[in-house]
Amino acid sequence: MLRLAVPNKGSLSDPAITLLKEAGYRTRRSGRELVLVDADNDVELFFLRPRDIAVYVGQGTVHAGITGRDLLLDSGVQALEHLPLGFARSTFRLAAPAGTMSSLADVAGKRVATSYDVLVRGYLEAQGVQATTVHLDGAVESSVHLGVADLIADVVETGTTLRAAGLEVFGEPLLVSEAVLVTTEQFQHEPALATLVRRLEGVLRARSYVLVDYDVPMNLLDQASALTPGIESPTVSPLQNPDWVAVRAMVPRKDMNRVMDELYALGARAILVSSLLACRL
Ligand SMILES: Nc1ncnc2c1ncn2[C@@H]1O[C@H](COP(=O)(O)OP(=O)(O)OP(=O)(O)O)[C@@H](O)[C@H]1O
Ligand SMILES: O=P(O)(O)OC[C@H]1O[C@H](OP(=O)(O)OP(=O)(O)O)[C@H](O)[C@@H]1O
Ligand SMILES: [Mg+2]
Repeated sequence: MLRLAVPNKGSLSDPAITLLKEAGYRTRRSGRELVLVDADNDVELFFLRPRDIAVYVGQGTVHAGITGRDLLLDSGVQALEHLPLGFARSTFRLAAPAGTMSSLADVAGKRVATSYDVLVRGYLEAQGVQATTVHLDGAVESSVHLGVADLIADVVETGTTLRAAGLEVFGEPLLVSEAVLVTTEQFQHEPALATLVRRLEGVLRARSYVLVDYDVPMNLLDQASALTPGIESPTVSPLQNPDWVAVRAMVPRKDMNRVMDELYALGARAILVSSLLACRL
């Protein structure tokens, strides 16, 4: 039975559980369930703190787990990123009171507040900057105002929290993070893991595409097909009116509106877009 660690709290938890659910796995009924056996799918889910998941994976007590790239690096565990999952996207950045710091050189001799000490110390060391880290569990943005640090290193998504604290990012991002499925060399070729990966990929691909249907005059079919080439080739079906055909193709979700505009301008009509639940391409 595949043993999988799933985040039980924080930004990773809900999207991870939704992804597993869409991939056909049983998920927990209450927020208190710690372990769940999904006998139909031959998987045992362990709901653990996101920060601890890399540790369990590294120890080999679970075959795989879902965590953040930043948390994995901060754990220092030698686990493998098996599949990027596309949610909990963030950057990890240095920030200081607006207008006070502009480059890494300004960090020398200063106090850096962070929840990611290993990651930050590793980065500063690699860059040859000597500074001290102050470990905080969260709400790191308040530390400068409260006088325990001169700058912070933290997760930034929209930047709203930083702005509210009067802080500004500077320098290059330390890293770009997202949720990842992690495993170890020992388990990376497990057939049960390959099944999980195939199913998760099916959902992730389905999320990144939409299905577009439209009718188009026969004489414009080639131009319309060029706008919607699909994966192999668009499906073309006859209509009762011999001058028109119906076309169906997958289109990247991000291109959906542009493609609809261009199809309509070309002369296509009855353009319908639907979401996909899962797919194998
Ligand atoms: N605002 C955010 N937007 C996107 N990703 C985020 C955000 N905050 C944290 N993350 C990501 O979530 C993971 C952090 O997990 P963690 O459980 O600490 O989340 P959290 O939302 O900060 O939870 P907590 O409330 O326990 O602090 C990291 O991979 C981090 O990059
Ligand atoms: O750039 P933003 O969109 O504002 O998001 C980034 C903030 O979100 C997370 O905080 P969280 O809410 O988890 O609080 P925490 O600091 O207690 O972890 C993270 O630690 C940042 O503080
Ligand atoms: Mg947090």
